[in-house]
Amino acid sequence: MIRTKDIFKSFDEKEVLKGITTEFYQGKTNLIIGRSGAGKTVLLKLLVGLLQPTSGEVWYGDTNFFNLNKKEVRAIRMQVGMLFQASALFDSMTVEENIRFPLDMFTNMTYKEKRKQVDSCLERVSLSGVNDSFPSEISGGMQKRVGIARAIVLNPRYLFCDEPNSGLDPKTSIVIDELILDITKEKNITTVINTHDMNSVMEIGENIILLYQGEIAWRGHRGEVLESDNETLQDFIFASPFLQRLRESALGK
Ligand SMILES: Nc1ncnc2c1ncn2[C@@H]1O[C@H](COP(=O)(O)OP(=O)(O)OP(=O)(O)O)[C@@H](O)[C@H]1O
Repeated sequence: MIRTKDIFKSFDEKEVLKGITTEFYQGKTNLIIGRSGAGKTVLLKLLVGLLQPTSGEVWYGDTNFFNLNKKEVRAIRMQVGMLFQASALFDSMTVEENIRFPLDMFTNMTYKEKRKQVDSCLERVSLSGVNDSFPSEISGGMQKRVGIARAIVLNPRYLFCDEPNSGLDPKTSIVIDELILDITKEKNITTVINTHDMNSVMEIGENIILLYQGEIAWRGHRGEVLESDNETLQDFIFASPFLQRLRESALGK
């Protein structure tokens, strides 16, 4: 589990996060949702230590992340997998080299051991055999799956996904969402996902926080979204008149 305690973050005069206290649970898909500029990426970067909070704490289990020395931070980082927006694969490396990269960085495994681990991750994302392709030779959905394979290659305890569906069509988005949910369950990972994809909220939102102007405006799970009368949530999820009508008809209004 990861917990944040009263996180504030400002850039110069601008206060982006204003007292975020929340929990991200193990074995669950934890979603950070909110409109563009709400502070989702800033919060995700704080969770992995890419940014320092102005004040407040981040706890990985019983460990206060911002009290650690470099060696201890590295030990936590080894337990973290990241799926970046736009997959962030290295264009000049093959699929296999991309997935192997964290193993090259963090382990002393032999080539044979690494190859076995890469192949098993490729199989897990249903991409066996594409080892020698370059990212430019495969589709955007396949690139995402390679990104997921790379994110899980070190058997992480924590998985962070920044807009995993950006740039994907609705059907491919569902495949990616289901893959992330399944892996979270199989490996009992604490998964944190930034998204403004309504479909993801309704399909895999097991623990959701809605950020609005740097604060948590709503928290709950997918089963509570439809019936909640929180206006900020409804404005965000059912943004268009069409979606509002769908909600009203689902509620029998
Ligand atoms: N390094 C920075 N310096 C100054 N301001 C920043 C920095 N990073 C983020 N911000 C500001 O913080 C606010 C929140 O940004 P953030 O990227 O977290 O939004 P977001 O909710 O992830 O939006 P999106 O869905 O568009 O990615 C924005 O107003 C942004 O301009």
